Amino acid sequence: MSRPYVLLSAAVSLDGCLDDVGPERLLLSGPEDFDRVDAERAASDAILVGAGTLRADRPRLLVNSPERRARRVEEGRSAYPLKVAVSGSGDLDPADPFWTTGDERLLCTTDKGAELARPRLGGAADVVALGPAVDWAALLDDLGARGVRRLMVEGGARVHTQLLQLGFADELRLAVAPLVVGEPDAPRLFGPGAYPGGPRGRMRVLDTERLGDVIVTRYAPTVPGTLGVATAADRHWLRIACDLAVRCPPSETAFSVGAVIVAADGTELARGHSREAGDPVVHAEEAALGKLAAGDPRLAGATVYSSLEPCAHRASRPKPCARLIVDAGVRRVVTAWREPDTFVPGADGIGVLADAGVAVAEVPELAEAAVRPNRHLVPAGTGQD
Ligand SMILES: Nc1nc(O)c(N)c(N[C@@H]2O[C@H](COP(=O)(O)O)[C@@H](O)[C@H]2O)n1
Repeated sequence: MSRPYVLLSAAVSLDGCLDDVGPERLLLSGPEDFDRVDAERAASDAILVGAGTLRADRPRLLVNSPERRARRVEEGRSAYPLKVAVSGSGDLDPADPFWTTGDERLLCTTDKGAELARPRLGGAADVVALGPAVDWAALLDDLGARGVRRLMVEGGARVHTQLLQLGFADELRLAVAPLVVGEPDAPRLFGPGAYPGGPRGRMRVLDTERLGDVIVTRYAPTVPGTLGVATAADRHWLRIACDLAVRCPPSETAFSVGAVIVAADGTELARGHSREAGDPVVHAEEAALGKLAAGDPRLAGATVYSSLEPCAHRASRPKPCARLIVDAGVRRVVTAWREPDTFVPGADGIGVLADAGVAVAEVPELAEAAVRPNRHLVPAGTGQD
């Protein structure tokens, strides 16, 4: 079961404000950008909003275009995406239009919040109790289990801040309006705290477009996670490694593997794939590491992404990839697929890495992509849930 792709969507002023302090909501977008937001809602399986935004703005979070709704229905989906509210207290007004419009609604809250909200909301929403506090990992798992593949998050600041800080955001779509709010108490998009990579961690710009007088930019977080927990940025890099595996010259006697090495600030340092550049035995991780100078100081903070677990035993070279990684000073590896017994029974590259103190994060939801170029080498069904 995989978590949804998480898209944070927001509009801000030039000074990063989501609104001003006045009683009326400050309209930052123009008609073209509101239409883009409508299209993004229609393309999503669920739209999520925090309780603070529900109380302040009373949004309906609907797909406004009848054509887009009709298209969703033609595709076998509900006319409106699932609406998800997140609240710690469960203190919500059932008369808010959020609870009385659209198709299905869900409240994700704490155990205490659920006690309060269930009788209040009645049949207006399914209520999910996430424990003593709002546990975002559990929330995303729950949505994944409900079949939500694409989640659009429409605020507010607290929700955006938490999802970005925790490394759960796959993408940020930001509309910047040409105005300056200038009020010290106006709500800002991101609050203080620790973000992946700290102040020097840069995101990647995916694209940018002008809609009326608003500039919309799509960003992807690329700073690797930490320790053995995989973040959205980790999945981004691992997907690239899985795509690289498809480029390997085919083989009946070796796996096709892709690898990418990424520095702590999200900069790609090197990539490689099995049997690249005419070397019939080179491994993906070995090829990528070979492109960097031994002792490169960036390796100590880097993460190696490998579609297959780094090998633990080799016949073709003196050192297996797990050892090359340890010797290079790398402290973190992210991989999609544990090595099957095809060539080396019981190979345990993850164990070699762990014994050397290297943190390993596994992303089984990408195992199928890692297996794809190796289908002919493994039993049917390998890598499929
Ligand atoms: N991690 C990894 N990357 C590659 O590019 C690979 N081809 C493999 N294969 C595994 O490595 C071991 C044998 O290597 P040699 O054939 O001796 O080069 C064995 O465990 C293979 O499954 N692994």
